[in-house]
Amino acid sequence: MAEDPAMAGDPVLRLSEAGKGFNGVTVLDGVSLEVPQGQFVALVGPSGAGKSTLLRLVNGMHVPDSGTVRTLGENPAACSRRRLRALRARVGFVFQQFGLVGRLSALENVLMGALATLRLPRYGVMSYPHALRVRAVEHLDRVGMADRRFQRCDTLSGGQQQRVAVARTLLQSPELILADEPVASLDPAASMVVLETLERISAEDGISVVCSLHQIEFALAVADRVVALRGGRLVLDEPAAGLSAERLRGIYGTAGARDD
Ligand SMILES: Nc1ncnc2c1ncn2[C@@H]1O[C@H](COP(=O)(O)OP(=O)(O)OP(=O)(O)O)[C@@H](O)[C@H]1O
Repeated sequence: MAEDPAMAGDPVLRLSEAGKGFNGVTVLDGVSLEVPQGQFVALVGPSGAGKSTLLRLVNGMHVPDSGTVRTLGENPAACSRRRLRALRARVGFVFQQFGLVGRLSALENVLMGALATLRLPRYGVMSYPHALRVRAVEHLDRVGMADRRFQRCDTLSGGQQQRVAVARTLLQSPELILADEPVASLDPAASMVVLETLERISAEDGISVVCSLHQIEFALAVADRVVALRGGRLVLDEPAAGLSAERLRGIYGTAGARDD
């Protein structure tokens, strides 16, 4: 049975000296991080700093070489496949490229977020239970997309597609949302709409969000806390309030994945 992080008094997420390398090259180097329930964490740092790798350790897509990762009270690296599936159902993942099926409507894409909990494959909106359809429309409403629910996703703008992807994630009732550069392909206005949507959901529902971002200004505008990686090491971990853009820019310095 899954441990309840609230009952155990655990943070939603805890990395202790987590390390990961590929082909003999260290990508994450002894990273320790705790995220409490309901916090919006922006993960920043130069390209190659290890942000995606950290997010993948959290949902068990990668296994750490050293240290430990605990996600919602579970150790993903030690989970059986069944238990890992159950853990991933509690963790929403929002990708840069949305991951929607373009020829299907916004509503059907959101409904697909519940496929893991349904026994049989589904074809068409009406094949999903009524209560689920109602919830899917409610989530589309929360992200401002209810009026577009019957529109094919490949005819929506990038920002609209990402909001549909957030609604799909919400249908999972996630306790933690991991977002890997969710606005990398969007213009500034659309980016802010997506990030403010995530921020509002985090605040209203008490869902922790860990969101990798390249835009420092966005990180400061929406996050409770900013965590910066450089060369696989955690080099800054502070509340967003009071943190200056100049200081954060200093993390980027001369571009490069590692200091050494
Ligand atoms: N599966 C893998 N096999 C080999 N190398 C990998 C693998 N995944 C990541 N890496 C390497 O690890 C380093 C960190 O990659 P990662 O994607 O975590 O960085 P990032 O901070 O998310 O970068 P970006 O901001 O460009 O997305 C990079 O040098 C990358 O090439």
